[in-house]
Formats: sequence, C-alpha cells, structure tokens
Amino acid sequence: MDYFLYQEGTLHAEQCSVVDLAHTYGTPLYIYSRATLERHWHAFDSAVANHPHLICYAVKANSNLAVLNVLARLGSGFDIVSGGELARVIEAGGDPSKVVFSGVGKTVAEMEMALGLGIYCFNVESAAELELLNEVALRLGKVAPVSLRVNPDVDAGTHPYISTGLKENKFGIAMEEAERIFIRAHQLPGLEVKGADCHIGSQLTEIQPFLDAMDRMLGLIDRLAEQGVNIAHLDVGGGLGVTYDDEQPPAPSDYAAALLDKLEGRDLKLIFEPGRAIAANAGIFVTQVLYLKENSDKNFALVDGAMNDLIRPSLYSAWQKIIPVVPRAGVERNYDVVGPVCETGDFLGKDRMLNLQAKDLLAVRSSGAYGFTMSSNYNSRPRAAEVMVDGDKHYVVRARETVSQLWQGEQLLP
Ligand SMILES: Cc1ncc(COP(=O)(O)O)c(C=O)c1O
Ligand SMILES: N[C@@H](CCCC[NH3+])C(=O)O
Repeated sequence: MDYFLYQEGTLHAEQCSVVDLAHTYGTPLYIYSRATLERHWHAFDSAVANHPHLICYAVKANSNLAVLNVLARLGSGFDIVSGGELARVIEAGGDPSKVVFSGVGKTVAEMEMALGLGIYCFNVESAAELELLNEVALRLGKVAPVSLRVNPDVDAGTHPYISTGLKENKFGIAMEEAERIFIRAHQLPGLEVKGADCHIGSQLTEIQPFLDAMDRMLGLIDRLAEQGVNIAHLDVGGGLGVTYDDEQPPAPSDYAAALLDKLEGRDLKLIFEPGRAIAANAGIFVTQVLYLKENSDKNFALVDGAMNDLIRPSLYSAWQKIIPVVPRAGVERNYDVVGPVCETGDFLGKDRMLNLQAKDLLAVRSSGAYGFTMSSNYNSRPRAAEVMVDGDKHYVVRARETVSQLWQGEQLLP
C-alpha cells in the first residue's frame, strides 16, 4: 500500500492533488510521498525489532537529499557505493557511523574520505581492494572496519542486468576463496574484520534465493569461527522486489522472519540494504501528453517525459504501470507511450490501454527508485523537478534544471 490514490476521481499524492502539483511545478515531474517512505522503512525496521540490526537504505535507489533526510530522521543507516553518495548522506544529516560502503571499484580518495568520517564498515569486494584499504588505513593511522562481500553463486531469478550473486557477475569474492581472504584480512594490521556480506540481485520476488544465500553465508561464518575469525554481523544486502504489475514479492516482515529463522539462536547482527523496497512505490513520475499520433499499426502518445528522465523501460524492458491522473470515461485505445528523445528505444510503456487527449497527465507508477538517480541530460534535456509531498504540504526538493545549467563547466576554445 502506498499513498498515491484516486480521491474524487483524480490522483492524489497523500492529500495533494497531482493535477495541482503538475500545474504548480510543470512536467515532467517526480513526486515522492514522505509517509510512504517512512512506512516502508518502518516495515523493515519493525520486522527485525527484536534482533540486533541496522537498516542501511541503498542510496543509489533515490539519493535526493530530502529523501535521505527523511530516512536519517528515522535513524536509518545507509549503503553507499561512492564518495558522492557518502557526501550526500552527510549533507542530508545521515550518521556516518551507520554507513556501509559497497562497490567493486573504491578509489584511494574514497577510502580516505570514509575512514576520516568513521563509517561503520567497508564491504570489500576483492583481495586487491583489501590490500589497498589496509595500506590506506595504516598510512592514516586508522583501523578500517571491514566485511567481505562474498558471491554465494545463487541464481536470484531476476533480470540478468540486475542479478549480482552468480559466479559470472563481477561482484564480490568467490566462495572458494572467501576463507583464505578472510584469514588474510584478520592478519592485516590496518583492518578489523567485522562482518560478512552478500547481495544477490535486485527485484527478487521469491524468498528462496535469499535463504539459499543465507545458508551458504552461515556455513562460511561457522567455518571461519573454527579458525578463530569471529564474524559479528551478516549483511544480507538488498534486493527485495516490489509490485510493478502483478508480482507478489514477500512482505518485509515475512522476508525478515524467514531470515531470522535461519539464524537459529546465533548472536549475529543483521544488516539490510533495501533500496527499491523503500523508494520505488514512494514515487511517481508525471508526464503530459504533447501529441497523439497514429499510423496504420500503432497509436502513439507522445509525452514530455522520456528515457533520459526514466530509463528503466528502455534499459531493462521494465514494465511500470501508467495511469491517467484524471481518468476519462469512454473507449480506451492501445497506445505506445513514447518520449521526445531521438531513439527508437525511447518509451515509457508499450501497448497500454488508455483513453487520452492531448494535454492529459499520465503518472508512471513505482518510479521512486532508480528513476531520477538514473536520469541524464541526453538530447540536452534539463532534468525534471522533484517534489516531496508531506500530508497536505508539498516541497520542491530539487528544482527543474534550467537550460543554462546544461553546459555548466563547459568552455569554448580560446
Ligand atoms: C550492494 C547492494 N546493496 C543494495 C542494493 C539495493 O538493491 P535493491 O534496490 O534491489 O534493494 C544494491 C543494488 O542492487 C546493491 O548492489
Ligand atoms: N537500476 C536497476 C537496479 C540496479 C540495482 C543496483 N545494483 C533497476 O532499475 O532495476
């Protein structure tokens, strides 16, 4: 359940009319709901309330400062993958001591920044990264808290581009090598082994792959204990799916209960890195119909939002629900909803039954995660504005880009 509902025949974000928001702020426009973000975060946090845990929201899903700030106020931790994301967390009032740093390509500058701020843990993804982090920490006179991201080689059953826990993926350390590298980490003076970590993919709609990964990780943790390497936390990554269409992913409470069951009394702190499950259905993307166009085979709704604003449909053939902001009575026709970008792959949805006229507003549901954060200026299109609704109030949390911002930092030759 989220807080984007029809009231009196028109779509609302909490108590705000989407028509009014679109008229006030223009389109294309991202709209987020604070109440939905908070409800989704609490769903995770309360699911593990009786067990030591940390919810580290995956910043990549939606890194708007206001979104991060809403979660920081709840006491959330954050999963980051770059110095830029770390800087955003700090700017938004997040607590660095609740930050885990994932990612296969951390630079020395990023390591220095994170060590300086005192993050909770580095999720180290290779033996080479481990050695470098040790050197950087020693040089700064620090001890880096580390967890090793292990690749448990389970099939997450999701889109190949967002599956991360198979041997053939670039992420993490192979299970066969994990013990050796953990022991090496344990011996290095600049490191302190805190945890073990895995993340098998995104938009998972079944519990079983998570449980398979957990079994393998717990086996590893037990083998490490026998060798004197004690693991204080298990980071199970993110990846819990959401409903875009008719998927029925497990609720955070069922997912967490199943994982807790596997712990069998172990005293392991659990870390979760949910991104999509918190942000996706806390946001919509609103676009206006510019033109209707038909040829002998197809009806096109040309809208002012495009793949540069919301790339998931083009990039992964992802399906997101497209609904009219003010539904019209009458006959629906089959439309491809397409943007102004000069690419055949520029579409928000194909074969959608809609009754449309020019200037109608459409909402693309489930756009709060991997929406704005993956947007670009392709075709020199300024990025959309972002608005956060809070009850009957609304705030611009990122202004629409101006055209002159498009070439900021560029220079003519002398
Ligand atoms: C290491 C890591 N943690 C967390 C996430 C968040 O994933 P999701 O948005 O599917 O919860 C990702 C992205 O897939 C990731 O790579
Ligand atoms: N960007 C992807 C998810 C990527 C997850 C990052 N590891 C999506 O929109 O589905």
